[in-house]
Amino acid sequence: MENEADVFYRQLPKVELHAHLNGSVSSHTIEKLIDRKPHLNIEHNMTAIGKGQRRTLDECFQVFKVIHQLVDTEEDILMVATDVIREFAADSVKYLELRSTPREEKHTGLTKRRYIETVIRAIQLCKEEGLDIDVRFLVAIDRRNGPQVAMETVELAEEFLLSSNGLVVGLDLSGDPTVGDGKSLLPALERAKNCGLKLSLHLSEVPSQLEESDLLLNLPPDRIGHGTFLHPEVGGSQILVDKVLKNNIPLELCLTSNIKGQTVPCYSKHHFKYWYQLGHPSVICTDDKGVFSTDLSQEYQLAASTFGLSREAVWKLSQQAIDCIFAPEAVKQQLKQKWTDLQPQVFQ
Ligand SMILES: CNc1ncnc2c1ncn2[C@@H]1O[C@H](COP(=O)(O)O)[C@@H](O)[C@H]1O
Ligand SMILES: [Zn+2]
Repeated sequence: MENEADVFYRQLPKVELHAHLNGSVSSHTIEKLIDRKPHLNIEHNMTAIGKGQRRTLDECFQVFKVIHQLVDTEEDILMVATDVIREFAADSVKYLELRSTPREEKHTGLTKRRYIETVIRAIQLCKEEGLDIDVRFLVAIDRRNGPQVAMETVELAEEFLLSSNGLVVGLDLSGDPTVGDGKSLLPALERAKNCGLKLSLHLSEVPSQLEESDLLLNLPPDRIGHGTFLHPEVGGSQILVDKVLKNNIPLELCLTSNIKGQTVPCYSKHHFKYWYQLGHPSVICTDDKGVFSTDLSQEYQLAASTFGLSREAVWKLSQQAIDCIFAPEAVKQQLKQKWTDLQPQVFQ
C-alpha cells in the first residue's frame, strides 16, 4: 500500500460490505503465492495498480485472471482468505462481508463446493483466533458465465445459506460489466431472492446500461454495487434514481476503484457526492484493496478530504453502514453497541 491513513481513520470502527476476495489479496500474500508457483513467472507488478496509475476497466479484469492463476488450490484459498480477514481486522473493520466467485479448477481438483467450504473454514479459523471482526460471505456470480452457471451457483448458495450457521448471507452479481447480459440472469436472481439470499448487484458500473439496470432494480436488490451511471447527470435517468430512492436501496461506493478503473474522471467527480447530498444510504467500500493498493481507512480519509466531511460526519457515515449489513438485527445491535463503546477513544 502506498499511503498510511491518519490515526483517526485507522482507529475508526468500520463496516466493509464490498470486497472481492481475490481482488483484496495484499502484496505480502501475493509474494507468498508467487513463491509457491515460481513456474508461472508472474511478477508483482502484474497484480496491483500503484499510486497514480490507472488502467482501463478491461485491463483490471486481466489482472484478476493473473491472480486466479496464483490462487487455484484449497490451500491457496485458505491462506488468501485468512490473510485478507486478518488485514481487514487490523484496519479496524469490525464487520466484513467478503464475496467471491466459486471456481472449479480441474487440474488441481478444486470444486465449487470445496471453494465455498474453504472460505467458510477460513472465516471459522479467524473466529477461533479471537479476531475482533464478524465476517460473512456472499457467493458471487460472474456474469460472463451465463444463466445456467448462475442458476447452479444460486443452488449452491442456497445450500450453504441453510448449512453454514449464518455465515453465507447472500449473493453477489459481478464480473466484467461489458460482458454478458443481466436480463438472462433474472430467473437465477429471482430464485435467490425467493429463498432468502440477500442480493448485492453491480449495477450501472459502465454507461449505457439503463435497460439492464431498470430490469435489475425491479427485483429489487438489497444493495447496489457502484451505481456509477444511474443518475441523469452522467447519462442515467431520474426513473432509475427514483427506484433506488423509493426502495431505499443502499449503495456500496468504492472511490479509488472507480478512479483507477477510469469510470470516474477524478475523486471530486465521484458520485458519492450526488447520493450523499440526497441523504441516501451510501457505504464507503474498497472493492479490491489489493488490486487498487488501498484499504478502508484510506477510502474514508479520501472521501472526507475530497468532500470536506468533519470527523463527526465521518463517524456517522461508518455508523450508518451498520444498517446496511445483511446479517440479522441482533448483529446490528451488537455492532451499534461496539461503536458506542469505542467512540470516546477514537475522538480523544
Ligand atoms: C473493478 N470492478 C469490478 N467490477 C465487477 N466485478 C469485479 C470488479 N472487481 C472484482 N470483480 C469480480 O471479482 C472477481 C475477483 O474476485 P473473486 O475471484 O470473485 O474472489 C473478478 O474476477 C470479478 O468477477
Ligand atoms: Zn465490485
